[in-house]
Amino acid sequence: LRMNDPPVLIGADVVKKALQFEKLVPVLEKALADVSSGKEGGVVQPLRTMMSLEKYSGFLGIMPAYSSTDDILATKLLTFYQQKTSSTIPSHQATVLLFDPSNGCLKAIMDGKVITDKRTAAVSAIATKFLKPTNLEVLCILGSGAQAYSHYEIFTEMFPFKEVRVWSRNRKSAEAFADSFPGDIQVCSSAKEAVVGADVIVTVTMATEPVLFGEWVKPGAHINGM
Ligand SMILES: NC(=O)C1=CN([C@@H]2O[C@H](COP(=O)(O)OP(=O)(O)OC[C@H]3O[C@@H](n4cnc5c(N)ncnc54)[C@H](O)[C@@H]3O)[C@@H](O)[C@H]2O)C=CC1
Ligand SMILES: O=C([O-])C1=[NH+]CCC1
Repeated sequence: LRMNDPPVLIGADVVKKALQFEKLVPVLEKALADVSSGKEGGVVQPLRTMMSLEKYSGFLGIMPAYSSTDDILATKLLTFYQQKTSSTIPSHQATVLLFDPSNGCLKAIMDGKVITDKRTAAVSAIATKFLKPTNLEVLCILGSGAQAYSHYEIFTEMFPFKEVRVWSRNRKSAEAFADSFPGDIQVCSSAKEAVVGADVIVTVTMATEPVLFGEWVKPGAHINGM
């Protein structure tokens, strides 16, 4: 791209093809290590701004970051709504803007929904890998929305679970989730039934009240709380 070229638009299908988990995990591991290494890691990432749209129970999030080692300047813009606004519009939508850090020119406008789904799940999987739960036999997913799908995909790709359980407040949605994958997924009637005995628990709901209680959790289990 030349300096004055308009930014390229990169849609969800292209992002999806580029973001295979086996490529994403090592890149994210490095990015997380860079963030954690302070000045040496070369990452500038101010706390995200989360703006509330009270009238609609919605939020606009602005998440800028710069990596001097990768020389990448970008920001994610995210909107999400507590109540789903329609059956076809996802509760969370996002766009990533990529800039030329040397002159501020906007280079690309990318779909950020796929990035959000895959990045979030990949970070949970990386945390699980490094925090080493005692066992990795039973995976429990609470919720059956977008993050449930991406977490299932990467967790079953990276770890040798023998059993996967899902619970959702909407049973039909949990059943549709279970039916959408070739592997066996047990649809549970309560969160407790899904959690008791699980080695890895993933909470991916929009609940504002607790859905997971400590007394259900097996000692040594690992919880990824979204
Ligand atoms: N920390 C991070 O970087 C990210 C966090 N998230 C969070 O992960 C969670 C899941 O996100 P998505 O799967 O994209 O949302 P989604 O809208 O696709 O799915 C939400 C799920 O939560 C369930 N749910 C909604 N209200 C509930 C309630 N009151 N009690 C129990 N279940 C309820 C729905 O039935 C559905 O299964 C959200 O809280 C979201 O904000 C999402 C993306 C990134
Ligand atoms: O970082 C993110 O994408 C989100 N944080 C809260 C909701 C989505």
